[in-house]
Amino acid sequence: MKLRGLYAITDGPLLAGKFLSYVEAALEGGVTLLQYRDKSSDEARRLREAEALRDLCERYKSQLIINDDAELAARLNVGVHLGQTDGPLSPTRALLGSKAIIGSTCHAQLELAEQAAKEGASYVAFGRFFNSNTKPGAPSCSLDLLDEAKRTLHLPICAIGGITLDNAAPLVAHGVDLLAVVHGLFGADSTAEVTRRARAFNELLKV
Ligand SMILES: Cc1ncc(COP(=O)(O)OP(=O)(O)O)c(N)n1
Ligand SMILES: Cc1nc(C(=O)O)sc1CCOP(=O)(O)O
Ligand SMILES: [Mg+2]
Repeated sequence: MKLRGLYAITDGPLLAGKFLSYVEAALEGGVTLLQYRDKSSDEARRLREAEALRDLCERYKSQLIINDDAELAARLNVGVHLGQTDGPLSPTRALLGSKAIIGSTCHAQLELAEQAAKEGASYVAFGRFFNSNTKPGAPSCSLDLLDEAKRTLHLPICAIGGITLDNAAPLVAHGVDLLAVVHGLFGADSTAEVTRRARAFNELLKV
């Protein structure tokens, strides 16, 4: 399966009180990958929420990715996204199997992406491209890196960090396959607006 489209990422505080309704609104508009990103240590709630997301993703034919936590991903038989300090990729590939989607954070470094590709990543993520409400301290990345990544890598490329409908077009023009978005999608003030934004991101990507 070619990984291309909107990559919606959840955020606990932003979605407090409207978690499943906003996620379902995004799925309604079209989501290729949905990442469960929860930085809390409440294991029981994390399992409950991840299971609910897995069921929703099955209904909408989307793919669930768990941020950081390969054990939870293995338990639910879904994909995982690993940052540079979230554990090694090769053993995670062995744990989840050859078909699982595994993503890798590569910041603004092509060498990290080449290494991730060698170790079996399904996509590589570069960022942040713009100022991010969700993660203001993330290192920044330029559009030039995307051109080089397109030339040298043979994996889907994901962009992240401050992406909105107003600034995403140049990323697509520079070859990005997956637009990973938190605030620019879920920062909307109604479910209808979340669905509209999801559809509009997909139109930009022509999916
Ligand atoms: C699609 C995508 N890209 C990058 C990240 C960031 O991962 P990481 O560097 O591990 O930071 P945290 O998200 O864990 O704070 C991501 N989650 N998803
Ligand atoms: C989780 C995350 N990782 C980033 C990186 O650059 O690696 S930026 C980011 C936050 C993305 O949220 P928003 O769309 O609200 O900016
Ligand atoms: Mg991480």
